[in-house]
Amino acid sequence: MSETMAPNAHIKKAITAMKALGIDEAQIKPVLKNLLILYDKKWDLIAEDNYRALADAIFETQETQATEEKKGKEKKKADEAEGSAAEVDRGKRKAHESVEDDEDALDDEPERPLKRLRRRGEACSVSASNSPSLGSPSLKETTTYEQETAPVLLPSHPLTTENDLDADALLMPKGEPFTDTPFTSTHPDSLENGNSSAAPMSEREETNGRVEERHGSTAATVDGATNDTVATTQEGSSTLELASSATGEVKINLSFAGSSLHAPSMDELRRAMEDVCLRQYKILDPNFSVSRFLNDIASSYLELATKAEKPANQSPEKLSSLTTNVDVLRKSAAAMAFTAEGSNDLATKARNSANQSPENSQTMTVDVLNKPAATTDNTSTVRNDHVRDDENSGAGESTGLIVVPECHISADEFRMISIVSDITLAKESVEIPWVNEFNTKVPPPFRYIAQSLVSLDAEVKFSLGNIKDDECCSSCCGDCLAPSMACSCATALGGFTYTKDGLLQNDFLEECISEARDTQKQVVQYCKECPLEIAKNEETLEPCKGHRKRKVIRECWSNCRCSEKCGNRVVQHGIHTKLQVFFTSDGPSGRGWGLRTLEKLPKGAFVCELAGEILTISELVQRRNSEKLTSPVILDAHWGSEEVSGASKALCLDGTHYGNISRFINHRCADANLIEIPVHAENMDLHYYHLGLFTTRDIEAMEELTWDYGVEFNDHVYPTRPFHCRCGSEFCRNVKRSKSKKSKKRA
Ligand SMILES: C[S@@+](CC[C@H](N)C(=O)[O-])C[C@H]1O[C@@H](n2cnc3c(N)ncnc32)[C@H](O)[C@@H]1O
Repeated sequence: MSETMAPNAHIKKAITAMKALGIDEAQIKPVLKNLLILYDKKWDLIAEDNYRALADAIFETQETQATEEKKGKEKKKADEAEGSAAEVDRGKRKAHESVEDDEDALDDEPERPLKRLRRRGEACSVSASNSPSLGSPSLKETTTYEQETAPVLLPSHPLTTENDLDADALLMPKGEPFTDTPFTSTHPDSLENGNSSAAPMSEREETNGRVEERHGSTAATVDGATNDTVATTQEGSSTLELASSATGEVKINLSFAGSSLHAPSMDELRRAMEDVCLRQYKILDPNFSVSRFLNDIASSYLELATKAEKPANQSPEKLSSLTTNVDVLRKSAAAMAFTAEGSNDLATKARNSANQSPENSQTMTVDVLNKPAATTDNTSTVRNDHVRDDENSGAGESTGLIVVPECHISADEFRMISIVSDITLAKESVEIPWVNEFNTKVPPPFRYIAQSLVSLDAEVKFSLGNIKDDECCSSCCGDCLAPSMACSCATALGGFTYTKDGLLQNDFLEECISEARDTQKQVVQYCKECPLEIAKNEETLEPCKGHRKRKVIRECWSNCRCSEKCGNRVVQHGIHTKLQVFFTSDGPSGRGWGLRTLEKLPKGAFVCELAGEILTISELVQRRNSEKLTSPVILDAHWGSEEVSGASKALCLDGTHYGNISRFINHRCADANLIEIPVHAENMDLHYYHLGLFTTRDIEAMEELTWDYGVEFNDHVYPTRPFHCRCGSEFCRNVKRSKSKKSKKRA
């Protein structure tokens, strides 16, 4: 630094030119300094067009400063965050050395936002251009330098201001080639729709307060965010930066510093992500989407950052107990099975265990958890490797999506991680306790999953690229249940599907109930080659027995532009009811474990979805032949229709090894108090859908919840195994058939 060094002739000329435009010298110097770096000290380019590049950069900086001044508090925090980003700056310092002399001449200026932005990852409010060297200094027209830093726009967030975005525009490093298709400025739609072309900025701005992007900058907002932090990880010379601000913005910058950069299409990216999930995490959530994944990163970051303050309030006993539990989990493959969605769950579960006093605990006496039948030797190896990795990395490491480990767990270990107060092990947003008032039996061992998942071994392969543009209601925003906002998802059934209170519309529910109970009202579709019959693997292919065409709910989903609080999103928000798993009875009416509600429920209320492992029908049949399964659910609502065909894609849900709370719901013939309704949320592939369980009537607190599995007790409908029904309903199909058989015998 040399405060006394006289500005060189170039600088003098530039300052004179700017002063002629009425710009104050103090404003010129810091911007010029950055411009020198950007233009690699090429004064001829800077001087072009009477220093137009410099003038425009100064105007943009002024705008940025005005915004920053308004922000006051946020600005202070942003300065703190800068410290973390210094890491990034260091790697780039070398490139700046050649311009140091000129910079020195300008260094007597107080630090300006422009400089700060550069230090935060080469951000600069000056646009580069597309000349072979640095190009015409024509500003605001080009965004191609964005390839160095590939920001990703998280969907569904409020608008950030123009100035915010300009302030975060990113700078192409010297020597990096330009491409015509910048890998940047990713629109939520383009993420979902496989559209990778970066439209001109003017085309990509939205006016409904949802989406915005400019100059390669990306800003996304997560509600309730209160942190202002920058996290940086570096791999080689590339970096990943996460930052969030007091106003709730979360920014993710992916910087690439390799020698060449090929801009992949969103389809390529999606497929690559799918491969990573299958290879690394061994299982793929059919609802996986790249934008949601990025959103989750941001949310988790905020959540962890907020949680960081809590340990101080925790008692020492609880903390030591937590350590013990985490250690046990670390040693066991079960850690992965029971921490399905990653380390957050582990921590929560361990915390819950810690809070449970041993005296109050009922414990499970289970020696070994069965491994899924579909496991092969080959994949066991992969799994074991993965387990070892996880053990080495410690319980604090996120494992991402659920994995399917080969799981042997001792009774002691199981006792440590099983708790009476919450059988979901904190996988749901509500705790679901279990109780046995009759004997010492404990619930069966299974891995709790909040959402249906595909295991590594499953034949099921979801194409993440099957989301079609035209099936998203692009017009929706805010709350789609508002009459003026009614979107095509919310009104797919003619009227709204849900009421403002989140209940199913009565007319729709009544139609579903009467179709389910009255065969006369059912529309049956027949497959040309029925997957169930094919799965039997018999010499002659039997004709399809028919599948009930069902009414479906279409919820707004990740491609929709409405808010997360939109009233047309119910099933996707999960369980909110106070439930309890209970042992039904030791007597003749006993049906093992069941589920009941601890609170009064109105008619049409969503209780839970039927979640389990997603299998093809042939996999289900293989399992059925080798082990006893709980009642699987066949996803045949669209079978036989023109759009849906192909035995290999015929799917079902099996909750035997992996399931949610629905695996405890018992069957009741005809007049069950729950009904299952197909729900399309986030995926319009007709082979797969969610099954939401809704109340068919008002239900009193402590009533057992039941649904009609649809079993035909004397038909032995493939591939479910019948059981002797003890539902107690006057319409019991099992009882009637037994009676009629008896009367036939008597006759
Ligand atoms: C999805 S599980 C329900 C939970 C099960 N009761 C348990 O203890 O784990 C289905 C199994 O529960 C039993 N079950 C369900 N409903 C029944 C009923 N109405 N009568 C007799 N057994 C029933 C059958 O063994 C059936 O295969």
